[in-house]
Amino acid sequence: MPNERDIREEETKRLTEVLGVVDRRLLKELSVLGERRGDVVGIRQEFWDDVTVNFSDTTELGETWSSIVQQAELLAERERSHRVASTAAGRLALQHDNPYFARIDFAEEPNGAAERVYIGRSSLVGEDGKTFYVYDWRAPVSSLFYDHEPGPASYETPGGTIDGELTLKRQFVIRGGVLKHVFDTDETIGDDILQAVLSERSDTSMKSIVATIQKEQNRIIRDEKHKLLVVQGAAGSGKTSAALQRVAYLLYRYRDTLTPEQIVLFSPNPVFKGYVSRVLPDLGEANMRQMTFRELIEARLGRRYEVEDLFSQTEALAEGEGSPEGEAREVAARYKGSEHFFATVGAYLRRLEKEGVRFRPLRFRKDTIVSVRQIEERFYGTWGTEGFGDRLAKLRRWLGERLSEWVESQLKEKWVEEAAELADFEDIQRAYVELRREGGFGEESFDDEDRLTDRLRRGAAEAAIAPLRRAVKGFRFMDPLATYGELFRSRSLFAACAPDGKLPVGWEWMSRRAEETLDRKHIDHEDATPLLYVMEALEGFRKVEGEVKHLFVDEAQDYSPFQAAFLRRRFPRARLTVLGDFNQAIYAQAEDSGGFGGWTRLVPPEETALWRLSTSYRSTEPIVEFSKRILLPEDAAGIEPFHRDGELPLVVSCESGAKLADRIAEDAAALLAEGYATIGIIAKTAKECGNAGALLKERLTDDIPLTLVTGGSANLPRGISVLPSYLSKGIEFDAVLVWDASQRRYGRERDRKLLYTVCTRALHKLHVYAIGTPSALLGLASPVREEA
Ligand SMILES: Nc1ncnc2c1ncn2[C@@H]1O[C@H](COP(=O)(O)OP(=O)(O)OP(=O)(O)O)[C@@H](O)[C@H]1O
Repeated sequence: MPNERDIREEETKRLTEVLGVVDRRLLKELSVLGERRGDVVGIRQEFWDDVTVNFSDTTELGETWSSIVQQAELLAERERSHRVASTAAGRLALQHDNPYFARIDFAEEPNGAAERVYIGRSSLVGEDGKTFYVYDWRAPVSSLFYDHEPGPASYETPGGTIDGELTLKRQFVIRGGVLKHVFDTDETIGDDILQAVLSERSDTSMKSIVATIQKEQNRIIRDEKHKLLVVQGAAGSGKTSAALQRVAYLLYRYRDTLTPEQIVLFSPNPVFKGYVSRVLPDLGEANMRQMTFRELIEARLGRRYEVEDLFSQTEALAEGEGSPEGEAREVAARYKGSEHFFATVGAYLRRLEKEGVRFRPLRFRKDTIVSVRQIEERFYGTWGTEGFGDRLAKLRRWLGERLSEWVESQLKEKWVEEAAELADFEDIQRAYVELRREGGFGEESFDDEDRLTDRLRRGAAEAAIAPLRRAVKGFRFMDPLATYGELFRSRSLFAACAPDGKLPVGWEWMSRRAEETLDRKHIDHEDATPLLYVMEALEGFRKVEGEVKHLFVDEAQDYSPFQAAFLRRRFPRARLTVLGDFNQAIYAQAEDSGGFGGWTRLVPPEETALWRLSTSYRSTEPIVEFSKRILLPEDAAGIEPFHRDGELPLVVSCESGAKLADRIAEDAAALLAEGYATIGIIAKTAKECGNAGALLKERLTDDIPLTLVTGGSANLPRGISVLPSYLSKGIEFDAVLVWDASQRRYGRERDRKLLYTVCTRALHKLHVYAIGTPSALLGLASPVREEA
């Protein structure tokens, strides 16, 4: 057995050799980069010098055109190779800092020679194309490192399983090209190194976990068999981390056929989006597309309607609690997120093929150019048997023709005459040039003036109806909102569409509410997805979404079954990776989905994999134990802390709001001074945050960074952040201070999961403050240990 010194010596030598290779390569890439940059700048500067421009006749014009195209192609090619060289140089720079983090020795034959495999974020191959200095962590052989301890081991390759023996497993910590630690391990992934990684102070963005991926996470990252992957994982068990590593893995595995734009990650909120956006670039990959469900809604509905967001809905439901109106709204919100409602809307959409789309007339001032009756006669009468999409295309064309006819009919009208007289010089000049091109104003033409007038009038009439043309192009001759609202106007229609033929509980209230809201173009959050579904079905789902190959949904427990089914429809060809934690289901819309039912019913069971992650890595053991006790015992069972020591969470009862603010300000400042980089002060609602922020500002000195994080903020700053509970989803802080977890604020059963979510954001320290009596949900967890 070599001793520690020998190992260090051997590995230092090897590291020097590898860094030499990296440096030589880096130098080469940098010089290519310089050259390409020079080329690109040169071509851009001289673009027009090298193009022969001659517009005098058509042959010359053709030549001019092809010389421009040639120059542009040359520029594009150089820009492309500049990009390639720049990506390669970036990757090599990362490799120079930290070329690998592990080594395994693996013998395929019993007692045969073992091959040394060094594993890093990306591979490094010698000039000969055969010497593998470093294997990418995503290569099949690298799996051995994550899945096995020394002894008999095997790994999967596209060609089949390879068996053998793992004779050595070694881990390195290399920073700035210097070997800091090296040690051999006989565990799957040594607890020591994981301990060290987890004990580090957090940063404002998420880190890659590539060197310490756990076996059960590795399974999720590399799963290629299933169409749907559902991961139920405890808070802090690495769901998001595994998801991002999986994106990187897929980009590597399918590098010839999969691009980052074909992968979409649904994030819970903009803060989270910013928080995870560094992980892939740190791995040397381009980012996937990220969006929030809200953005999807806003993109289609936002311009036409005023749409309530999930957070406002959550606050409204919290405010309305206990009142009959509030309770009724809650029932409606849940129902409109259900599979029953999805099926009802689906049946309604099929019905719309035969009747019921609410059309809008084309009107100009007081004139009806095309009436609803005329549209209906065409759509459901003359073309009634054709496909919906074909009919729509026809209808669009037909409406365009009606507009043209109408323009024709108006040319002699007074208003057109007047409008034409107002034509400015440019309009007249344009009309004149057009006429000339058509042979007017020549020797043989005699009615030029009339034709010019005619053209100006036509121009004026067209300008007046331009909004109508745009409306036709944008399908605005249909009214999706009124079409959707019809479901709540007619009992018989609803019942006819419902899968069980019944009206849901609370339908009357929903009907009244629809009148109050939809008619004012105000869309409650619970109506937004159904309305979008109706709209997209009417206008056609966006084509590009069919090209998305992988859809990731994080915090999936917060999606209603309706939303899950809708996403499936919208991304029909995508494989799904769905990650969530039913213990953190904090929104009314999804409460009834009983875990992941909304998702698992989308794909046949044989194509679905359900994985569980039960070890919680984020928080210290005392914090995990404390948070677990907030949950009901049956929900807490199965959550395992990773053994990492820390202080017991603190529960502080304060006699007034002012005292609470005093105490939190004092503690937050002290924690900052101790070196905790990110401190989250989490209040229940945004309103409360505003108040908390103001109170804290008064109490903290100006040099202490304090940020109020709102729905729109995209970045999590260092220092102290004040944020509402629902925006803390998915992210973490070195220390979490819970703002007023009193019985008054978190007194109901349904606050349990919210409180759990908030407490599990803490990595190292957790303080819970309350004005008066702390929530009984906490009381279960711990008696009050301090008073202030
Ligand atoms: N294998 C690992 N190695 C190192 N750190 C890990 C590992 N797995 C998870 N972590 C760390 O644990 C923390 C929680 O991970 P992550 O945010 O991915 O969990 P999550 O399951 O998505 O949590 P939540 O549901 O609470 O949002 C992060 O700081 C992450 O870096």
